[in-house]
Amino acid sequence: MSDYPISELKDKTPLEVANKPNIDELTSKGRAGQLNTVPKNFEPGSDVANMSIFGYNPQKYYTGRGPLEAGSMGIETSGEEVIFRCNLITEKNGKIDDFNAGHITSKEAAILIDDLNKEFLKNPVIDKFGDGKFYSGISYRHLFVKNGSKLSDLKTTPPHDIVGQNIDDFTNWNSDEFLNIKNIMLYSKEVLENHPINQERIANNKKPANMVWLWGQGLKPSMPKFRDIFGLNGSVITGVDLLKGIGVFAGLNNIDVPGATGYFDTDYKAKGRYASDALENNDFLFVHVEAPDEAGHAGSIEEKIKAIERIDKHVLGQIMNNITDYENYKIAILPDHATPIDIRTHTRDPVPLAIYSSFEEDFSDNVKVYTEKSVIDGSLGIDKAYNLVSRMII
Ligand SMILES: O=C(O)[C@@H](CO)OP(=O)(O)O
Repeated sequence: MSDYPISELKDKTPLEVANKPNIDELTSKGRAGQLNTVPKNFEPGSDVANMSIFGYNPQKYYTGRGPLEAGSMGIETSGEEVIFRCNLITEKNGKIDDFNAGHITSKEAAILIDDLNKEFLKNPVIDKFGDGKFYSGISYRHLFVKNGSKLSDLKTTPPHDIVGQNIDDFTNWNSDEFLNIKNIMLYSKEVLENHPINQERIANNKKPANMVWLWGQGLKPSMPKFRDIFGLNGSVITGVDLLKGIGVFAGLNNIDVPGATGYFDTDYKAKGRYASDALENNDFLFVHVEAPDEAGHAGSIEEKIKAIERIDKHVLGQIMNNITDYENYKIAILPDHATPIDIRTHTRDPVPLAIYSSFEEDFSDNVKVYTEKSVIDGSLGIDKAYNLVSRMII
């Protein structure tokens, strides 16, 4: 939800404009600061940033985004199999026109992914090494698994970073094994371009999912359990496989919330209700809402402000109403990374952080509202994001 000043908002950020009384109340009673969630040697992304926030040093445990999502989807892989994140994208004139194929539905996507597998089995020459397999996920987010640990070294690019740019510029690979990945991506276009699902989408003025884009690959990670590090049990509430996957590898429980979509239309009230209930039997709860990030990628000021206000009212508001029964608790509020409206992709800017503690006297500092600027004067000085959880449980 953090952003840069926007001219349409008279040089204010969405956080400065949104009505968010609950977030501001916790900030004013708590402490604030900035947090660097992405170490310098990593690209800014939700994978690395969230892993850090969960208390895991990405330098030690991060192997790629695909493997984390595979954890959520229950895909078992051997030590040699490389897991790619596979986007269904819209390709136009050799460029990425849309990184999410018009937010294609999971139902349509499942048919396309299934047909890709059938075509690949029929034509093993396409995958020169003959062992790749697609797995369908949610909306445009899917996976592709293939043997060959060297594939982890391939330099791939997140498609949301290169919308409008030439595909060839980002698939300029040299070895046979790497070029095979490019062939798979290009061949997917032949399978998908005239697919009935896409013909129907075009007829309904929707973007076709006419190609796959492979990125974020790596081998299955090995992570210690959250309970073994912090001595707490816990759960995760999220609409996206990436966060569920981190939960799986951390040995946390994933709570499925009906209506949680990972998009603007997510059921905020249901998330708030399930979160409040979950506090009864969890020491630790991680509640994630994807919508402000999606608003950033879509360049929508209105959706970002709406998402912040809905998180405040329906998620945090419900939690705050129901949490008063507990004697001791702490709440941290933060985005995993910024996705500024102007640039429509992630940045490595430090994110605003507020922590409220119900039981520490004189806990508050001088920060009264939660914005990118105001927290700079706060007293929290957490040097590494993976120390946030330990900071909260002391
Ligand atoms: O899943 C993804 O492809 C990206 C873009 O939507 O998600 P995030 O911005 O959370 O990294």
